[in-house]
Amino acid sequence: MAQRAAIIGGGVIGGGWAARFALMGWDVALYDPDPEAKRKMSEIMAGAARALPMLFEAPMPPRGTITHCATMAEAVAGAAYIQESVPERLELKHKVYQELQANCSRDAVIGSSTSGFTPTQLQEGAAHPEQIIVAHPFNPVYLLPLVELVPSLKTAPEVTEKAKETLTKIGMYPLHVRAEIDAHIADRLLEAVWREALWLVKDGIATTQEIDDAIRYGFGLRWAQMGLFETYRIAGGEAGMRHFMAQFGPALKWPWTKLMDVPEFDDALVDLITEQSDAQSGALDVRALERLRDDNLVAILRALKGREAAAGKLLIEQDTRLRAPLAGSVPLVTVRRTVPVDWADVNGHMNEGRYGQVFSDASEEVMTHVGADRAYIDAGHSYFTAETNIKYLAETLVGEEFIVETRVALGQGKKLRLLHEMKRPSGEVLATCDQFLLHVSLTTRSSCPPLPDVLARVEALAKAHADG
Ligand SMILES: NC(=O)C1=CN([C@@H]2O[C@H](COP(=O)(O)OP(=O)(O)OC[C@H]3O[C@@H](n4cnc5c(N)ncnc54)[C@H](O)[C@@H]3O)[C@@H](O)[C@H]2O)C=CC1
Ligand SMILES: C[N+](C)(C)CC(=O)CC(=O)[O-]
Repeated sequence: MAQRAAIIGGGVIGGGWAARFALMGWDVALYDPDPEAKRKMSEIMAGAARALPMLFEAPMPPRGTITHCATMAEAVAGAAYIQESVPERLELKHKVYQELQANCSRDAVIGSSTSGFTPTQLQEGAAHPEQIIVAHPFNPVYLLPLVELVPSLKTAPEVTEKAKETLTKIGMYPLHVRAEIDAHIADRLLEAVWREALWLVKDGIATTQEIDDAIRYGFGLRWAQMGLFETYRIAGGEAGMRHFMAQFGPALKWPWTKLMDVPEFDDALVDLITEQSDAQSGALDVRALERLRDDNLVAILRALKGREAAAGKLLIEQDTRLRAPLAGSVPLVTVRRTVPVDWADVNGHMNEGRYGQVFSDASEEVMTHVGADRAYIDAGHSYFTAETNIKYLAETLVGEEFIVETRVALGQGKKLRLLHEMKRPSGEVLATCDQFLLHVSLTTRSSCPPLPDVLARVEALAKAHADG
């Protein structure tokens, strides 16, 4: 049975949490008194359901349900994990904890999305402070893995551990913030940049567009893969970090930044920024901007995944968690996944080269299934593809789910012939592949019969598939 999460507050952030939990197989109970909450949630879910599965090579778990509850008590009943995402007002958050702690299980974790309050502030007046922990996510919650996990001295250690475990299982990167401070780690950094950006606009130095360009054409790209300190270490050249600090340390004392001064948020500044932002991005509505952002994030994260770097490494770990051994069905279902955005070509559909990837993945699953797995390959044996014949029967679009069904048409000595059918969930065939493989010795790089166990399984499959 699916585990149950309760989401209190279903706006930008609560909606993102609900989508991530449900897409990772949890049943979600959501409470938000906003009469528009259902519509907003379904729009967030549509975006998330398109984007999140694109990150993975492995099949997603069966999707959990999202139930809109009429009361907070109904939402938290039976929930193992509760995430509060109501507006950033301390007295409101206190009120919410009072009500939900009167109704939730004592074993449930209560995470707060707060951007800036400390866990000690959140726990003030709570009946059970030990259940409460800051779990600060980043927008969009369904794609960005970071969640700052900040316990206080009153938070029970097992709550921190349970939170880490749950958040890791749903594909997030819980960063344990060891000391509680206002705005945790990341928002403290973001606030500094935000403050400087506001001054640059107010002083007429740069427009919102120019500031965004300065970030996305330059240091924004660096930060996604190495962060700040590793980047600056490299900037110190052969002499490294010490040299970097000797060169640029003194600059911190020069008037390069406005430091802690905050510009007055008067009407003039708000109007100036809103006008510039409208000129920059007003042609697209928020859903179109979200889709653009999500597609770019998916492409960046997948590029990092290919390099096993930074957040990409986490996706590989999640793929491992999601991947289940092949069931022995006839035919075998060897691939179950979604077409990611980076597989599209100029025609706006999955590029022909990617079909080769899909069928290659399918044959690797068959190899693993018959025992020609990583250990077998490391011991010097494998299969090489000698021939493929792919037929493209229908267009496959970005964001589409598909499966590959595979039959072993021949399994005789060193010869292996696989017939793959790539299908929509409706059963419509998108492409077929007739693939001929030869068993090889990786020492001689020449063909040879498989080891007896593998051969026996290949022969058994060929027989079952001929009969089935
Ligand atoms: N928007 C952002 O970029 C980020 C926000 N956060 C934090 O997440 C929390 C929520 O922020 P957003 O989602 O941006 O705000 P939001 O305004 O989009 O959503 C808040 C939701 O809470 C609902 N709500 C109000 N009172 C409620 C109550 N008593 N019970 C249940 N629901 C109630 C509202 O109807 C609304 O739908 C805040 O603590 C914020 O600091 C964290 C990370 C990023
Ligand atoms: C602006 N903000 C403080 C609400 C930002 C965050 O809390 C995190 C984010 O997603 O940038």
